[in-house]
Amino acid sequence: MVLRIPLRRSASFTPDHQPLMEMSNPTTLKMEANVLVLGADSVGKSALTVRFLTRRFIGEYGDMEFIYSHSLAMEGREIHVHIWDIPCSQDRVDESSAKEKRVQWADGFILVYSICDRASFNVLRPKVQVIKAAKEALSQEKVPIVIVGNKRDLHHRRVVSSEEGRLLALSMDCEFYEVSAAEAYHGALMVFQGLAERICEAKLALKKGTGIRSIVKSMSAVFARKRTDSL
Ligand SMILES: Nc1nc2c(ncn2[C@@H]2O[C@H](COP(=O)(O)OP(=O)(O)OP(=O)(O)O)[C@@H](O)[C@H]2O)c(=O)[nH]1
Repeated sequence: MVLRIPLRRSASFTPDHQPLMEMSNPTTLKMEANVLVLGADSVGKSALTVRFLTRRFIGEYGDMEFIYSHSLAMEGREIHVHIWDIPCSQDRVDESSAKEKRVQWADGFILVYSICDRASFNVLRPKVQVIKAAKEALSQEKVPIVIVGNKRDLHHRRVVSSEEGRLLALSMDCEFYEVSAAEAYHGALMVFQGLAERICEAKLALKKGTGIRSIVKSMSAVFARKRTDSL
């Protein structure tokens, strides 16, 4: 049975545990974080996303493409997280220009595999390489990527060890989590919240870098002008 979940494109959610007071504080830094969730068929991309948004696991999710919006309040920041959950069947048939647009839209990526499905694990390395090539060609900054091994509750069917997941993440300079969307909310929270934080850090670092670069540029222009004036 496919249950229709009460979510709409760009629906907004604030989990009960978030301190709402902080969100209305005018000194709160507001930031946006676009997150793309990718991975093979049926690895639990929607289950993980819906678990984070609603704290619930409903079993069946249908084959719909969604962008969800969600607000997180953390350490004096209000982060508006936009999550693009793309079914694998859609990703497969999309033209490369559509895929490229999605990658450029995203500030951070969640790449999901199932610990019971070796093939879903094997497709991740080339996916990370494509993302890095596309994003890091445009910016010096490291692109925030999280690799997630899902369905941890199905340990009797495990074919990918935790060690393999951790090593893949380490070798690709990504974060790593092993979770069960079916069993717990905490893992999903760690994945999305951790990524949102890293996206904000990367954006702030970029802003700082751009600021410093523009100061250096204007100072060089002043000195160059002085040198020409004195000729
Ligand atoms: N046991 C278990 N089942 C899970 C878990 N996460 C998802 N599932 C099940 O796996 C199936 C696929 O989950 P989805 O969230 O639809 O997977 P998806 O990656 O979004 O799939 P596509 O939309 O086809 O790309 C569903 O039957 C879920 O109930 C988990 O952590 N444990």
